[in-house]
Amino acid sequence: MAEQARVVGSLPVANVQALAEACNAGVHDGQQVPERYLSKDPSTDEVVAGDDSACAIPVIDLHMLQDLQASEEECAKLASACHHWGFFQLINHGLPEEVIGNLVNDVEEFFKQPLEDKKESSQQADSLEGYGQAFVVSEDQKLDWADMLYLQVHPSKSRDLRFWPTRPASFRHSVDVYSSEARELAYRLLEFMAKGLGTDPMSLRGMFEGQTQGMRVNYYPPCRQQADRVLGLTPHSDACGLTLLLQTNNDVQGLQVKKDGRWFALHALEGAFIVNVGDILEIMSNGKFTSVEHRAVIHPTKERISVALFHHPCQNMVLGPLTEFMKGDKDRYRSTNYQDFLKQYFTSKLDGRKHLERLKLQQ
Ligand SMILES: O=C(O)CCC(=O)C(=O)O
Ligand SMILES: [Fe+2]
Repeated sequence: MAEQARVVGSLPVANVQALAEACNAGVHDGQQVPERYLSKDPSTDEVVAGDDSACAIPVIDLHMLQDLQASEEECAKLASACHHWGFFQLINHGLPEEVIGNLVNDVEEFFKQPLEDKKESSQQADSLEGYGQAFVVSEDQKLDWADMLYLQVHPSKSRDLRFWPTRPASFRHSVDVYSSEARELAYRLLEFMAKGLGTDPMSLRGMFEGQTQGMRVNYYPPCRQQADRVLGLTPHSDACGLTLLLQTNNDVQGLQVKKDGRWFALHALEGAFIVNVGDILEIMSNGKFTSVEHRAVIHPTKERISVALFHHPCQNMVLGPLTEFMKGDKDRYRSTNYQDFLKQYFTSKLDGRKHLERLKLQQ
């Protein structure tokens, strides 16, 4: 029988990086990939290639958003990307290369350490933070081919340093600097997103500024035996408002985004951020922005690392469509207490977007 579902925290499962090393070493006669990781059926899994520019995820240019002449058109393009795709790539974002480089370097170094050293940051039974796996809620659930490190990064008083790696020595500083620059960028984007819908640019920024920011580093080891049958990250939408995602190495792609029932592979541009709308912005915007399902697939011979920064609004609020975004529309989402929304998200984590569907009102 399945274990009782957990609201937060995750059931303990194998370390995937170590499991992958054992499986990849014994491609012919060693350890097999356990059945619990075989969650994908390649025969029914049509994917649209990411380098097909005719159906590529939109690219938005921050320079143009900030340019007096070009801003209006680029803001409209941004709002359209957030509505139709829920995803875009951001170029000319202005985050210093050195800040990104330091973060990338320290994150990569963290995962190169022996397992025992990484385990100093291990998750504990009642918490999502730390090194381990997310959302393993039952003994018979399929598992992701990935490990992760989740840290609450802002406000700084919410940091639980027990989970923050001390090696490499610069890790904490790099995360601090990177997350603070990225936070400001997320707030700027929220201004332009509101502007793109013709509403007060401060309407969204005001809801998010100074609130919770979490960082999730995903480590996807290669899978030589059955890369087409494992998934690095199960299809999900993000529970936050806005996510900024960075791949540490653009030689290995893996993110796929669902649109009109089909998976589209994202081909990350060099130096770009991948940005996506989370559930909370879909609700606040009364559906004018869309939080879409996405997943991560696995490469047969190369590891992949991604760093997601999740931006949340004030956690004491009642979550519902904001009046600025209604403009004569009917409410499309039931208002809910923010904490109840999060609880729903965690308990129904494995049902795609159904937690969001339950909040939708009949039109
Ligand atoms: O690794 C990726 O590309 C996706 C990560 C992601 O969706 C997440 O951390 O929520
Ligand atoms: Fe995600």
